[in-house]
Amino acid sequence: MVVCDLNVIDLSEFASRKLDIARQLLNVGTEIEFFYICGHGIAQTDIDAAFELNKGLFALPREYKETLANDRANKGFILGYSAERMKAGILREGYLSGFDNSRMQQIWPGRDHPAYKPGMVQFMLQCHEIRSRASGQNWLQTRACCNNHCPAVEGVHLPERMLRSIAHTDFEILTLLFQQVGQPGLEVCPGKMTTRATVKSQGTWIPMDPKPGCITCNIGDALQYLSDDCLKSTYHRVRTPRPHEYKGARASMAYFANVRNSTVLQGPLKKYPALTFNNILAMKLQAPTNQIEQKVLEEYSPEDYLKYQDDLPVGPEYE
Ligand SMILES: O=C(O)CCC(=O)C(=O)O
Ligand SMILES: [Fe+2]
Repeated sequence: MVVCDLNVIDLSEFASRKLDIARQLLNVGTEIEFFYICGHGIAQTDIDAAFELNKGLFALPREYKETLANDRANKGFILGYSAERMKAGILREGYLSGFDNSRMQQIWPGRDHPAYKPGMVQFMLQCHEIRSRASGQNWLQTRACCNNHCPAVEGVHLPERMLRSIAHTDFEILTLLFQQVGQPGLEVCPGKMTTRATVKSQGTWIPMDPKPGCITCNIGDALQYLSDDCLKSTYHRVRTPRPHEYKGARASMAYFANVRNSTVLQGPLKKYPALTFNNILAMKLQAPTNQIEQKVLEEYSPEDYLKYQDDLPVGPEYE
């Protein structure tokens, strides 16, 4: 069951409440895994504006959006636009925006949506400001923001167990997930013993509906590694609406905070070897533990994928 408001952490008055907030974060991180933060300092009007920018982007013609894909043409895990998952029968299109670099410059929507680039960069900078508080770390880099759009399914026949987003864990340290009130669907499968096998056979899925004024947070694989499995990277998915539920479009923005690829990670208990994030990712991709990793492998060799990861633009250093 959803744990009422015990899993909402207030980040306000951060400087004077730092220890208290750290304790609460450790508690939710170890016990509940997915949680919400409020008092994060991003105005609702700014969040709404970022959602509006994405609404404008996804409303552009499909042929145009497909030109905003990176050079590996529309595969979905690297920067830019992807509807690949829609083609695969998964009802979602996305645009992965990063900070500016030569590759991003080729795939920002240009004169068809000139407000998009400055607006999204500004929004990511705002996320960048809060992510170090929520993670308790000040060495994280912004890597990317995955802007998701699930079209309306009114009148669409949905086969049973169809998903808008397949079950997966996130690769990075921490995800700040912006959802919109009135657009449910996100579910998590917590539990320290949850694995790719158990998530399929006996996983209990718990709704993580949007909460007004809150950002949904989840721990990524890299933080699980760094915490010797004390903090769990939780499986999550987005389900399609049930017969009597809202069937309109659903939007979300997942802002990923991560370390540099060359940063060496090892937990205090040294349960795992000291490895760079890149090496950890390579290992995971060689022995995929979830469906997204599996899909990466269907389209890239691990070396290929990591080469592109290396080229992801990083945000400003946070002092
Ligand atoms: O759309 C959602 O609520 C979840 C998105 C997500 O899990 C992701 O982009 O990694
Ligand atoms: Fe995710």
